[in-house]
Amino acid sequence: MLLIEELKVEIGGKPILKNINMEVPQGETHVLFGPNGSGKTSLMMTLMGFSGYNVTHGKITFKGHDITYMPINERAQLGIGISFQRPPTINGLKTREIVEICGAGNANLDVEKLAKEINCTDFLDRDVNHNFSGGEIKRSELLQLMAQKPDLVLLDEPESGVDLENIVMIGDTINTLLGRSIQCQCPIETPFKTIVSDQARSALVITHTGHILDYITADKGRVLFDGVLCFTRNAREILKWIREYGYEECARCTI
Ligand SMILES: Nc1ncnc2c1ncn2[C@@H]1O[C@H](COP(=O)(O)OP(=O)(O)OP(=O)(O)O)[C@@H](O)[C@H]1O
Repeated sequence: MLLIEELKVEIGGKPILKNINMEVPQGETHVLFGPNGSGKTSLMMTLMGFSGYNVTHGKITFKGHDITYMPINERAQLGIGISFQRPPTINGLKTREIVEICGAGNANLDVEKLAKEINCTDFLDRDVNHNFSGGEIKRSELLQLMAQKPDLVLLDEPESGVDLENIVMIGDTINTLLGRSIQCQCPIETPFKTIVSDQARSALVITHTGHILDYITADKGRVLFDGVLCFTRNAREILKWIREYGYEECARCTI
């Protein structure tokens, strides 16, 4: 689905991503951990094709297409969607309108019905993100993705600014969007069983705190440290190590 090979990215001449290699297969959810400033958001912005993220080396392939230098709108049309950590306020554009734009290729789009499902009806007719609470911002982002139905979903810190009640809904919505259902089970060491549908979407999820992993499951976790991917393992195992030893020690130990 997504293949990144030897990717090097600079911002304003400063190297930010240093030789990234990774693959996200069809239907898998991968989590990206990393301390502040390690380059997680830059990787997502590069994958989506935002300007200012200059690819100086390497290749990004999505669904067999070389998208390394493809314009952002073509990447969206090809099936990549993104939820930002801090999306901008867009005055003069209603949330309903942006959802309709996101779902332009979706003939069966019913904005009201979708909004009801994730408790977004209250702000459909407000300007995008204008005075939205943290939880409303994240729900609005997910509503846009539900309308777009991308094959690859990029989620930048979906739990940031969200309270404990909203995070349950955010987790449920992400699972619905990705086509994964979660069953709780014992023992505590393996608390979740994941049922992945045939049409499951692929996802790359950035998390700084790891809280979202109490509500969604992942097939793989990776740690990005100072623009370098240090290691790849079970996401919950990585989280345990980070909590115990910290990022620096984890990176030092692996490198
Ligand atoms: N537009 C920009 N101009 C200059 N430097 C930038 C720009 N965007 C990002 N950077 C720098 O790139 C580095 C990586 O930033 P990035 O936001 O990708 O990190 P991050 O891992 O997502 O951090 P956080 O967890 O705090 O969100 C930082 O040093 C940051 O200051």
